Amino acid sequence: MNERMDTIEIFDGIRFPGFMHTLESLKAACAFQFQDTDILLVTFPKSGTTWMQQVLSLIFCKGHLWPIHHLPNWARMPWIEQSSFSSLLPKLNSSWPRLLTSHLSAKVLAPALMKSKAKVVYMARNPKDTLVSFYYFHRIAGFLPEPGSFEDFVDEFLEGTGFFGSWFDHVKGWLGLQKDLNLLFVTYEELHQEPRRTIQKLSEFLGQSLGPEEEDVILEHCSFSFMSQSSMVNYSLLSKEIIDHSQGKFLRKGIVGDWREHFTSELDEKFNAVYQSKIGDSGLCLPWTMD
Ligand SMILES: Nc1ncnc2c1ncn2[C@@H]1O[C@H](COP(=O)(O)OS(=O)(=O)O)[C@@H](OP(=O)(O)O)[C@H]1O
Repeated sequence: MNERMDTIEIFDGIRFPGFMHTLESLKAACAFQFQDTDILLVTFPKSGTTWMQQVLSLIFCKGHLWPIHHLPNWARMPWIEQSSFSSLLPKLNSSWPRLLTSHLSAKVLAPALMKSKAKVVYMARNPKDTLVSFYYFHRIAGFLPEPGSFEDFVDEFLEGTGFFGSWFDHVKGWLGLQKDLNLLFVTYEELHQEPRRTIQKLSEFLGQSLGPEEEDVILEHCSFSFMSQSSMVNYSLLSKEIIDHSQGKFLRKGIVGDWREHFTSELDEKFNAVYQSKIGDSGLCLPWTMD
């Protein structure tokens, strides 16, 4: 077992797994000096981060794999809050803008971000599917303490007491800054349902023009089936080795609506009541139907 596997860092009242974060790395992220040319992908965990990391890096490669095929997603677009960040930052491709990733909340990251004109891609996913994906991830990542029942996990998610804090606060915080930041909001569902249109929207936001053939190659190289076979999309947090995706662990199902296989009607009602109380009156227009 990694010696930090059972440690937890608490930062701004939020729990972070200690094997990837230290208090120093979390504080350093909040003081990070963004450049105007930086591109920051922000997500709540399990919202399609790895998928979007693949799409964004492919846009800059015009769909080609050779500039990135040797680099796992975490080295191509490192998480600014992780302890490995300071060693990865100098290795980023110097002919591109810096492509960065974060799971941090708007509250802690926005002050640093607002000092620059960096572009932010904020990706979110139906919270019920996010929750289900997160539940399984807790098992493969070896987060400790191990999650109890699925019902307990739902309670923790609704209370926002789990790792990375509250999904509701995360989405509300970042989308509340749409006017203050150069931010594009993208959902997992739209990338799933209209991948070409979503890639066009992203490339336009990033100022990268793509031809139809380049779009075709990007579509192929970011598909679930392609990424499932790629050893460079992620690596095991436990063993620090490249994950064998053919075993279907990290890229688990990659579908919209898997929550229906997991939520009882009672759990669903409980979830919808909290969703309504936290999001319903927020004025945010989110694209999911909760039933
Ligand atoms: N290409 C592609 N197409 C569709 N879905 C995809 C793709 N790549 C990753 N995924 C799914 O995204 C889920 C993992 O989310 P994250 O990458 O955000 O996880 S993490 O926060 O970086 O740990 C996880 O969702 P679930 O399958 O529902 O668990 C992955 O399967």
